[in-house]
Parts: sequence; C-alpha cells; structure tokens
Amino acid sequence: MKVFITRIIPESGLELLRSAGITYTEHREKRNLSPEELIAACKMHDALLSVGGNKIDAAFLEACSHLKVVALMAVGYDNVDVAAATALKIPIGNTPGVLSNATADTAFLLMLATARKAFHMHKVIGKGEWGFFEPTANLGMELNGKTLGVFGMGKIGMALAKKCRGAFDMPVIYHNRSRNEEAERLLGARYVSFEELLKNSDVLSLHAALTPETAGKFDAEAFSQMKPSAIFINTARGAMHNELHLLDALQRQTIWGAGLDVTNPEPMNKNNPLLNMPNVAVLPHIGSATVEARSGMARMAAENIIAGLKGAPLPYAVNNP
Ligand SMILES: NC(=O)C1=CN([C@@H]2O[C@H](COP(=O)(O)OP(=O)(O)OC[C@H]3O[C@@H](n4cnc5c(N)ncnc54)[C@H](OP(=O)(O)O)[C@@H]3O)[C@@H](O)[C@H]2O)C=CC1
Ligand SMILES: O=CC(=O)O
Repeated sequence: MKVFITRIIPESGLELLRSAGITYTEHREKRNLSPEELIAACKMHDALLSVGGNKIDAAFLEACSHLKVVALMAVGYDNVDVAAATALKIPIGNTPGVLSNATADTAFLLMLATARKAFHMHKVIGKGEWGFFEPTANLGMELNGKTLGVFGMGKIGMALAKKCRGAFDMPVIYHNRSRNEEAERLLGARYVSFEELLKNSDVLSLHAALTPETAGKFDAEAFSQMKPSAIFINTARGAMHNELHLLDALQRQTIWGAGLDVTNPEPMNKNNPLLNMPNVAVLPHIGSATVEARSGMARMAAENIIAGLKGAPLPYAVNNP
C-alpha cells in the first residue's frame, strides 16, 4: 500500500507509516502542486495525506475515486467537498485537539502584539527610529479585565478563553449556533447573539470553521457595530473577514486594531497596506506551528491512513461513508 504526502511532514508520522509496512512518496519541492499534478500523483497511490489546503473537490475526488482514504494534516476541512467524498465512499480524516493550545497561543500572541503595537515597534528599531523615552508616545492598551468575545466556542476558542481568564481575568462572551455548556460551566462564558458579540467585545477572536455561513461574515456592516477601541483577531480562516472592509475600518478608526494569522489570499501580498499599520500584527498562518502540535498532527494523520488502508473506521474521522 502506498501513500502520497503533499509536503515534508514530521518524522513521527513517517515512522508510524513505516512501522505499519506502508510506503510513501513525499512531495519535497517548496511549491504547491497544481490540481492536475495532484491527480497524477494520486493515481499512482492508494491513499493521500494532504497538507496545506489542496482542493479536495468533487472533480479531484471523481478523478481519484480509487483512494481508500484522504487524511488531512489539519483540523479545518473547508478545502474538502465532504458530501462528494461520502457519496464516493472515501473516508476523510483530520487532526482535532492536538493543535488547540498552539493555535490559541497564536491568538493570544496576536492580541498582545496588537494591543502593544509590538510588531510595529520592532520595525521602528530596525529602521533606526528609536529616539527617546516619550511618556505620551507608543501607547498601547491593557487587556486586563477587558471582555473577550469568541466567535466559535469550540476546542480552540475554549483554549483561548481559558488563557485569557487566567492571564488577564477577562470576562468571556461567545456566539455559536448552539450553546457550549462546558465553556459556560468551566469558564463562566456567557452566550450572546452575534450582534451583542460585535457590540460588547473588547477583543473579538474568530474560531469557527469556514463554511458558507461564516464566509465574509466580518464585513463593513459587522465592523461598524464594534467598539472603536476593539481589537479584531482572526486565526481561523482569512475568508471569514473582508480584507478591504477591515482595512477601511482600521483607517477610519471604526475599530482600534487587528491581529491576523490567516489572510485572504494566502500568502498576503508584501505591499498590502495592513502590513504598515502600527495597530496591526500579521503572521503567515503559523497557528499550529509548534514542534509538539505538528508532531501530534503528523501522528494522527498517519493513524488515519493506517486505519483507512485496512478498511477500518478512521480514529479521527470527518465523515462516515
Ligand atoms: N491558524 C491556524 O493555523 C489554525 C486554524 N484553525 C481553524 O480553526 C477552526 C476551529 O478549530 P476547532 O476549535 O478545532 O474547531 P471546533 O469544531 O472545535 O470549533 C468550531 C466552533 O465553531 C462553531 N461554529 C461553527 N459554525 C458556526 C457559525 N456559523 N456561527 C457561529 N459559530 C459556529 C461551532 O459551534 P456550533 O456548531 O455550535 O456552531 C464550534 O464551537 C478550524 O476549522 C480551522 O479553520 C485550526 C487550527 C489551526
Ligand atoms: O489551519 C490549520 C488547520 O489545522 O486547520
């Protein structure tokens, strides 16, 4: 049995595959495969371990309906046509939980970096513009006691809320489609409507999945309802906010700042004006980029491949074909 792997992945996953007697081919070039290249490669393999958002759409799945399993090394599966995979009886797996802390840490980092204009200050020093101590310059804002709003209180949203309660004693409000009773019980989180979330968050952090319902949800209309002192954080998916509307809201000071780990498109263009704004911090989609999270993700993806190739249920399944 042979697996195609779309990027170089941590040894923890490869070791598991080898110990199960599974051979693999890694795409080792530092570029994305075209859809045609991916189909051509998969035609010569029995399973796909997909890293980095390759489009697993109906066209791909129909061309590769022989695949016994598609294992994502990611928790988000907005790049997959799950209904088409299920119809073709192809199991899809993902890697939930193991990256929640790392991704919540990234949101936490962006909150602080934005609140204290840290990325901008770093650039100022690099340009030789660190002048003298000015009591009224370079002022940021404190997070202590401010209200954290979570859009999508799932695993990562909860991990962030826990950190914010512990570190800054922040009251937590959230909006989901359904109540998260665990977050309410353990973190004192309060369920609010989407409009209340916009209106009352001092820091609004996105942790929902990208779906037709959440795509473009954070637009001019949404930003106009937020506090002028609010910080907007997105570590979920770039397509959930409208980047031009965000830029406009920041320029007009409709909101105070923004921290992004995800952009639309990715990579962000190096001339994007957001990169030159003091109250903005941008990272290149490194939410889960810790040694611990990535080696756990590789292991989980390999476990899904091993199960799928045996025809057994996936331990971390997205669908149930
Ligand atoms: N930057 C990065 O590197 C990373 C980004 N991510 C992104 O983070 C996302 C969340 O991951 P994770 O916490 O593990 O996922 P979970 O499934 O645990 O949580 C998602 C939450 O979003 C809520 N939700 C879904 N749809 C909506 C909606 N329309 N409106 C409001 N809330 C909604 C769900 O609740 P309910 O169903 O009740 O609405 C659920 O609580 C991933 O899908 C991925 O896109 C993940 C890892 C790393
Ligand atoms: O963006 C990363 C993921 O795991 O989803």
